[in-house]
Amino acid sequence: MHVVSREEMRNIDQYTIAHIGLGGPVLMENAGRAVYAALEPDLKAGEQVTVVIGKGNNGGDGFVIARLLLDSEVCVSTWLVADPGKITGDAAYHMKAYLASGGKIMQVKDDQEGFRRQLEQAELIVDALLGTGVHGAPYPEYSAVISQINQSKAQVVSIDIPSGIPASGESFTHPAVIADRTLTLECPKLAQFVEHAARCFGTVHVLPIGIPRLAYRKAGVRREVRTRADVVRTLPVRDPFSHKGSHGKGLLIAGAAEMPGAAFFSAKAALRSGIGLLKVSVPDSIKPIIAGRLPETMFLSRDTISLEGLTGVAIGPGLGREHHVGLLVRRIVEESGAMPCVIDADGLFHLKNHLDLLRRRNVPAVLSPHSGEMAALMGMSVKDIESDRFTIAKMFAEKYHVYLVLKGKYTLVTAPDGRQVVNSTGNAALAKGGSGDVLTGILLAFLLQHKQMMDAACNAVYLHGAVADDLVGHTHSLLDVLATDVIDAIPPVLHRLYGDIGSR
Ligand SMILES: NC(=O)C1=CN([C@@H]2O[C@H](COP(=O)(O)OP(=O)(O)OC[C@H]3O[C@@H](n4cnc5c(N)ncnc54)[C@H](O)[C@@H]3O)[C@@H](O)[C@H]2O)[C@@H](O)CC1
Ligand SMILES: Nc1ncnc2c1ncn2[C@@H]1O[C@H](COP(=O)(O)OP(=O)(O)O)[C@@H](O)[C@H]1O
Ligand SMILES: [K+]
Repeated sequence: MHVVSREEMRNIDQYTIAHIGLGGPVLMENAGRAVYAALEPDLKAGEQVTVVIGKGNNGGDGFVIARLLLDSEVCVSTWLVADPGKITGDAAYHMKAYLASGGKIMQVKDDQEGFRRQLEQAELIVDALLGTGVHGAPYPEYSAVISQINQSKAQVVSIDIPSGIPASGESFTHPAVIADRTLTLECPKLAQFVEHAARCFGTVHVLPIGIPRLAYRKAGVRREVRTRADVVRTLPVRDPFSHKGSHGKGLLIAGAAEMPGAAFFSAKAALRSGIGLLKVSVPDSIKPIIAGRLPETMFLSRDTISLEGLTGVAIGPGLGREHHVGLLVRRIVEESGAMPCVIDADGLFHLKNHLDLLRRRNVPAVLSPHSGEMAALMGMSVKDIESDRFTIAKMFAEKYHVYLVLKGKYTLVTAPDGRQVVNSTGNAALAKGGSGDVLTGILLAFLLQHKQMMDAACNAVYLHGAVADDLVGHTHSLLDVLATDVIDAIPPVLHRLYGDIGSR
C-alpha cells in the first residue's frame, strides 16, 4: 500500500482522470460509495446523521455520501459551510445529483442556531469539510465549524483526512477536526504517520476507490506501508542442506561495564532471529555475566577485534561514550565496508562528526536512530525531526548512502536510493529501555539472511513490532513488556509467519 503527499495524490488523481479516462465524478462516486459501505453496518434506523460539507472535492464526497444516506433508514441532515453557488466541478455535479434525489441543503451561515441544535442531536457526524486540498489555517467560518464538531458528543467520521490537517504532514498550530474514525480514500497520506497530525485521525480504514497501480508508478510514488503479505513474500527460506555458515557469521560489539544488558538483548535477539554464528565483543569485566547467559555465542576480546571470516557486524548498544570507544566505532565502520554493518545507540553518537566515513563504504551501513539520536546526528531539535521526518530521512539516506531506520511509533525505513517504507506494527509497550537493543540484534540477523538489505531492514522492524503487538494482544499490558519478553516471544510470531510462507 502506497503512502502519498498532497502533490502525489493530486498527480495520481489527475493521471487517472486524464490518461486512464475514469472521470472525476466517477472517482467521487466510488469514494462516496466506499465510505457508505464502510458506514452502513453500524447505521441504526432513525439515527441522526449530520453531513458537514465544504467547498472543494472533499465536500463533493460528502454529497455522494448524503445522497446514499437519503435512501437508508437514518435521518440525514446536510450542512454546507460554503455558498452553494460557489461549488464547482465534480462537487457541483454531485451536489446536483443529491438535490435531484430529494436531498436538502442547509447553510451554516444562514442558521447558526439550527446548526448548533443539529450537532447537539447528532449521533454521527460525517466530516467532509476539507480534504487534501487545504492550504494553511482553515478560514474563520471553517474553524468555527471545526471547533463545534470537536465539542460535539457525536461520533465523528472524517472523510479522507480530518478537516484542517495538512496532508503532507507539515507542522501546524491551527484547529483541525479530531476524528473518532477516518475513512482514508485510496491510500494513506503522510500526515497519518506524523505525530501531531496522527493524533487527530482516530481509527483509520483505507478504502480503495478504483485507481489503477499504473497511476502510482506514473506519479513516481516510492513510499509504502509494510504489510504482513510483504513480509511473508520476502522472509528467507532455509535450504534443507544449509549449514551454520549459510546463515551469516555476525559480530556484535556492544556493552560496557555499567550496561551489560544491551549486549545481552542484542545478542539473544540475533540468535532468536536465525543468525548462523554469533561472536560477541564486550569488555572483559562483563564477559562472565554475558557468557553465562548466552552459551550459544563465542567471544572476541575488545583488544583483538578482527572482522576476518565474518559476514556482518553490529556496533553500538550500550557501548559507552569514552574516547577510545569512538576510535573503535570509526575503525569498524571503515573496515567493514564490504559487509552489512548496523550502527545504533552509542555507535551513532561516536559517528556524529564522521558521517563521511559512511559514504566510502561499498555495502551501505544500516543506521537505527530514534528521533533524539537523529536530531543529534543532524544538529537539529527533536521537534524539527518529528515535524519533517519523511523529508529529513530521505535526504540523509541519499546523502550518506545508508539504510536509515528512523525509529518511533511509525518506524520509517529509507533506502540509499530514497525509497521509503513505513512500519505498521508495534505499540507503546516498546517505549522502554532495551527495546532498541533487541531491534539491533534482529537487524543484524536478518541482514545476513535476506537477499535484499531493504527487505531485511523492513522485515526486522516489522517482526520487532509484531512481537510487541502479539504480547499486548494476548498476555501482557502496555506497561509490563520487558526487552527479554520481546526476545522470548519472537518464536511464536516467526512460527506463524513461516506457517503462511508454506502457501506462498
Ligand atoms: N478527482 C479527485 O481529485 C478526487 C478527489 N477526492 C476528494 O477531494 C479532496 C481534495 O479535493 P480538493 O483539492 O478540491 O480540496 P478540498 O476539498 O480538500 O478543499 C479545497 C477547497 O477548500 C478551499 N480551501 C483551501 N484552503 C482552505 C482553508 N485554509 N480554509 C478553508 N478553505 C480552504 C479551496 O478553495 C478549495 O475549494 C480529497 O481529500 C478527496 O476527499 C475524491 O473525491 C476522489 C477523487
Ligand atoms: N510508542 C511506540 N510505539 C511503537 N513502537 C515504539 C514506541 N516507542 C518505542 N517504540 C519502538 O521501540 C524501540 C525503542 O528503541 P530505542 O529508543 O533505541 O530503545 P533503547 O535505546 O532503550 O534500546 C524502537 O524500535 C521504537 O520504534
Ligand atoms: K475531511
